[in-house]
Amino acid sequence: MALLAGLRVPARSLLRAGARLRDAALGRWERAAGGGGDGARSFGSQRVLVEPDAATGVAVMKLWNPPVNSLSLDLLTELVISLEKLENEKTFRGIILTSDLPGIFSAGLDLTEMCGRNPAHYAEYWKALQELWLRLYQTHLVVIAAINGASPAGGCLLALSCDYRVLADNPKFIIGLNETLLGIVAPFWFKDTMINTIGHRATERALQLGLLFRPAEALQVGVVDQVVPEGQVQGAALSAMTQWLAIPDHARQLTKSMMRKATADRLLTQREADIQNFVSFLSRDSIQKALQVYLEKLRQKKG
Ligand SMILES: CCC/C=C/C(=O)SCCNC(=O)CCNC(=O)[C@H](O)C(C)(C)COP(=O)([O-])OP(=O)([O-])OC[C@H]1O[C@@H](n2cnc3c(N)ncnc32)[C@H](O)[C@@H]1OP(=O)([O-])[O-]
Repeated sequence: MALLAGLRVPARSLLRAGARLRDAALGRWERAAGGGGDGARSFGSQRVLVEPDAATGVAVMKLWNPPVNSLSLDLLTELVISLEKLENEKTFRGIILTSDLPGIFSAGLDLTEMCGRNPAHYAEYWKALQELWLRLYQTHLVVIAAINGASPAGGCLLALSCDYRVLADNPKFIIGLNETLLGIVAPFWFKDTMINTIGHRATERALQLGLLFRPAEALQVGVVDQVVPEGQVQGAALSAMTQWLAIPDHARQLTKSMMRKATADRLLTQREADIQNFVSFLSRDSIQKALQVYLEKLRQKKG
């Protein structure tokens, strides 16, 4: 065990996180130095890098929250801000959502935001997650997920909230709503988002069993729309984007709204109750214990 800032951290974890951070940071800095496509300048925050291409009207949005792109409160907030900024720029019509961390799209909700905190923190955290989902799910922009890594639980929700999903073909890149495996329950709007993508029966099976699909199965069940070799994900997402952007914006946007509004409204009309539900659920001793055991297992996992 190594001692870091007063915390006991397994040396293996430090090495693994360090290597991933170094590789990711190198790639990030190299790309940032190159600037965005077509000479447009990259912008963004600490955890969200946006590479806009004014010529095509497409921006690539990259998540960077080492070690696993967990959806921390900060990442959620920065994602909403970046999304809002692109929505307000008339030049942009589409976003490719991807990860800047090798092998991980997003590990889902940040378990450290959900363990050992107080009810006010849980409420703030849940509100931020609702905010991101409401915005991403209903944005008038085309959003295509270029899923270049594992994408469990909240990571899967992010992808399902996009308009189209391309997944890299690697058996480690699992995707699904696996909440039941943690002893917790996917909220109704996670469930609705999945039903709207793969239908009721497939969702029921996936949710009850906490299924994490490998690429071929994810494609078969419809959780993703396309599986491509690793390294071709962003290119494939950009090709798909061409098809989506060929449709007149007003017609596509009204259609998107027609398909998604009822689902989003369901949360909007009971947002406060949903927050209270989450807070009281999370505050139970049994749930806190289950999450702590799960987090500890992740920390002890052999790399
Ligand atoms: C009602 C609520 C609904 C809930 C929805 C959710 O999304 S619930 C969320 C459901 N999400 C899941 O069930 C996914 C759980 N995660 C995984 O399955 C794997 O981490 C992986 C497949 C994403 C990456 O595998 P890999 O071998 O590349 O990486 P690794 O496993 O070695 O982890 C590296 C470090 O990251 C840490 N850490 C990991 N995840 C989280 C997290 N969510 N948060 C915080 N921390 C997390 C891990 O502890 C370790 O820390 P250490 O030891 O360095 O201090």
